[in-house]
Amino acid sequence: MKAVHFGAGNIGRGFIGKVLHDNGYEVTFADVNAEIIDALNRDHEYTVHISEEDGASYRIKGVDGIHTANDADQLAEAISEADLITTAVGVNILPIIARTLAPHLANRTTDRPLNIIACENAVLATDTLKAAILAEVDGASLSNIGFPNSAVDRIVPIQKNDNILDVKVEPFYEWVIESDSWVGEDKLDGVNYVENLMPYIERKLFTVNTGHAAIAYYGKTLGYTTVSEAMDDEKVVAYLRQVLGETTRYLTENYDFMEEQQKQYIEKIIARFRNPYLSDDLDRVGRGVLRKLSPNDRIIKPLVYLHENNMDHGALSKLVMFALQFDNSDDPEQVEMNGRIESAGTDGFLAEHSKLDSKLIEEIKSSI
Ligand SMILES: NC(=O)c1ccc[n+]([C@@H]2O[C@H](COP(=O)([O-])OP(=O)(O)OC[C@H]3O[C@@H](n4cnc5c(N)ncnc54)[C@H](O)[C@@H]3O)[C@@H](O)[C@H]2O)c1
Ligand SMILES: O=P(O)(O)OC[C@@H](O)[C@@H](O)[C@H](O)[C@H](O)CO
Repeated sequence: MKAVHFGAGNIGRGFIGKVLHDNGYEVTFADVNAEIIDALNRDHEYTVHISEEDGASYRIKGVDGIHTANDADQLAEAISEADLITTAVGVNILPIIARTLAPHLANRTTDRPLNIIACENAVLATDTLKAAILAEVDGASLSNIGFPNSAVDRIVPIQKNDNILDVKVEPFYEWVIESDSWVGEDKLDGVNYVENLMPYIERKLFTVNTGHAAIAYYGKTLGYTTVSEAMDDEKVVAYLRQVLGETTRYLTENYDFMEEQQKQYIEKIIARFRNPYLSDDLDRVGRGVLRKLSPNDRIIKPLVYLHENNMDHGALSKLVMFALQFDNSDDPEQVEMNGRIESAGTDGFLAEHSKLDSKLIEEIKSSI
């Protein structure tokens, strides 16, 4: 079995690559980072270290790399032979991947089942990828190709190892895939297949990722640089709990999660955020501030629902203010956001970018 995975970054090597390797796939990573691709083609293996006391290490073997911009012929061949294609590049990059993939998919000469899965932090990201592919090629040419949506959860910080390919990851992982859209018999072990993905992806995004955003944006205003430092401050933990209390209301109103079940989920996540063996930068967790303030993402979607249904949303309102103050000039989205706020004002920016009404904007501005 062969897989092509777009994005040989942290989650690509540290999570998706490992699951595929454990399932017996030969994994080819496709990326624009020449240093990583060269290292993959030199070593053909790397190590995943589990960040916990006496954490295990796993060798991931038989891997190679393709530079998506320079090795078009190799990429065409790999895609034509693939049984599975996955991505972990960032949701905003999916249109680029779609343009790369589309002609190769349309030229496929086999009718073997092929599944294509976007493993990004966004609601129904595979649908986004599929729509972008369909903008390029006729749907009739995508015969026997499945496009299941998925939710992926494993904290993989920015890596600072001697070996460029090795990855340190947290022990926890969860990969949930929509079963109905999967084609073929060969499902993956270590993955949870479900009929309806929405409760899983929204629970993950609005608990793990909203919680992470709360730590990052509030933690930065207090002068912290890592998740561990911020989690040592009880003010941050108390605020995190308020935020997650509000998103719990969103989740229990919209899905069948019981409040007790959600409480246990939250406690597990708070323990993950406190992992003393993992060092994660607030700048990584807060990166992509425009994406994180977009209408369907982890802050605005639950906030707008709670506002429209007259439910408590004070902590999420504050989170918007903390995000607007995000101080990371290495994040191009923060630089762009500041420029847009300078020209349109805070009201104009939140109305235009986050699609918020004037009443909610006033509440947000007076929240801190
Ligand atoms: N790191 C985590 O904890 C984590 C966990 C779950 C989900 N995610 C999601 O996974 C995705 C990737 O996150 P990450 O932390 O691995 O980021 P990363 O920056 O480590 O990896 C992204 C990789 O994509 C590559 N890339 C960028 N543009 C490309 C292109 N046009 N073609 C091919 N490759 C390209 C980059 O070179 C990089 O190697 C994001 O959507 C993120 O939200 C991350
Ligand atoms: O990757 P982002 O920018 O969407 O979100 C930052 C972190 O919250 C995220 O990467 C988490 O570490 C991950 O989603 C855990 O599964």
